[in-house]
Amino acid sequence: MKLGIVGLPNVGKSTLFNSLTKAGAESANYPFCTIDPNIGIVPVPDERLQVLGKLYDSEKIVPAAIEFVDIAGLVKGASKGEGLGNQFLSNIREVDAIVHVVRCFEDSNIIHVDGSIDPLRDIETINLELIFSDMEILDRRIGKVGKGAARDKDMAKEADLLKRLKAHLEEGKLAIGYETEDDDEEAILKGYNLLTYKPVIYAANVKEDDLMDDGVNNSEVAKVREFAKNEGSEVFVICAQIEQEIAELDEDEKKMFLEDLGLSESGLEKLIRASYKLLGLISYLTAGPQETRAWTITKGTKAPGAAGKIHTDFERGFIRAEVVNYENLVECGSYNAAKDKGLVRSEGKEYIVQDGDVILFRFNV
Ligand SMILES: Nc1ncnc2c1ncn2[C@@H]1O[C@H](COP(=O)(O)OP(=O)(O)OP(=O)(O)O)[C@@H](O)[C@H]1O
Ligand SMILES: [Mg+2]
Repeated sequence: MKLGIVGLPNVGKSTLFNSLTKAGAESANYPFCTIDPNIGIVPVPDERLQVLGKLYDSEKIVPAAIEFVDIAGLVKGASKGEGLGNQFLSNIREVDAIVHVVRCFEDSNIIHVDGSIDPLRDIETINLELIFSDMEILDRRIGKVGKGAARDKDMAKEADLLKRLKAHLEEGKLAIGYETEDDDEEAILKGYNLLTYKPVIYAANVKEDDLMDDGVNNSEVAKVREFAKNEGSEVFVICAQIEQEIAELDEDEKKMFLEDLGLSESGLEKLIRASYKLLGLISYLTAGPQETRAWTITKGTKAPGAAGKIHTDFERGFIRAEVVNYENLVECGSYNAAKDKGLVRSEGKEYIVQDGDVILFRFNV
């Protein structure tokens, strides 16, 4: 499961990526400095882990993690091979969701490929390239399915969907906003792996001054918020440059720095958590003297599947899961106290694991 950081050249993608991963990927003030996509593993901030770790006196705390990919800047005409065009588009095709960085900061020293600050124009430029690329896929499919449609009912059905979908994209709309008529159509649409079917978060990259009030006084940010609202996407205000500086600090320094800015947590942390959610991921927790750990599962995963994240034996020999909700456990102060109060449940194979479940698996191999 990974997210791609997408946007025009020189809008702050690598700076954001660096602060996410502290990987020190090259970031510099000239377009196209990122050529190979950089991949970074990023821990997901989760304050529950510290609390549980204390409760269990755990030696180690292991957070959940997601992958981010720093993708090179897209320009107008990318879908026709402009810039480093198609190569970048194929990098985007491999990710599960998109963080779309839009430049909302003025700085005459930092070149904007289109000459001025206009995030809505920039978003449209990127989205159109993604749409063009998707249309090529649809056209190819239309060619294939069209031939069989006269003989084959399924193909006829798909041809009909393709026609409607193409008209939707031609209006400049993203595939993710397309309302399919039934689950079959949804499944077919999913199978195309379209770029514009991937969920998106917008990261409005602002100057340091705009951080304190979350970009409220930045009119460009306001436009991005309005746009995203209509699209049903979320917006996070970040200052990539400051985030990169914060990422170099240790925990205490970081806290002080954020307090000075009047913030309780960095925009980056919010963005990471939202990205995790965007991928449809949740965490269940395990705790003990050795380690307290968050395990990543997709929403809707049943207990044996969740157990399999720890070890395949846990899944194969699954007997039951002893589950207590995180809040209940913390309120009671210990596992045994929670058990005495009847808050530890014994769940079977059909149990759908919830975010924040603290679990002990019983298995036999
Ligand atoms: N919020 C910000 N305020 C001021 N300067 C910024 C901000 N975010 C990024 N920058 C600066 O903008 C320049 C371009 O950043 P970066 O290299 O991250 O862009 P990019 O989107 O990765 O570009 P490319 O597509 O060429 O790889 C850098 O000099 C960076 O320091
Ligand atoms: Mg870059």
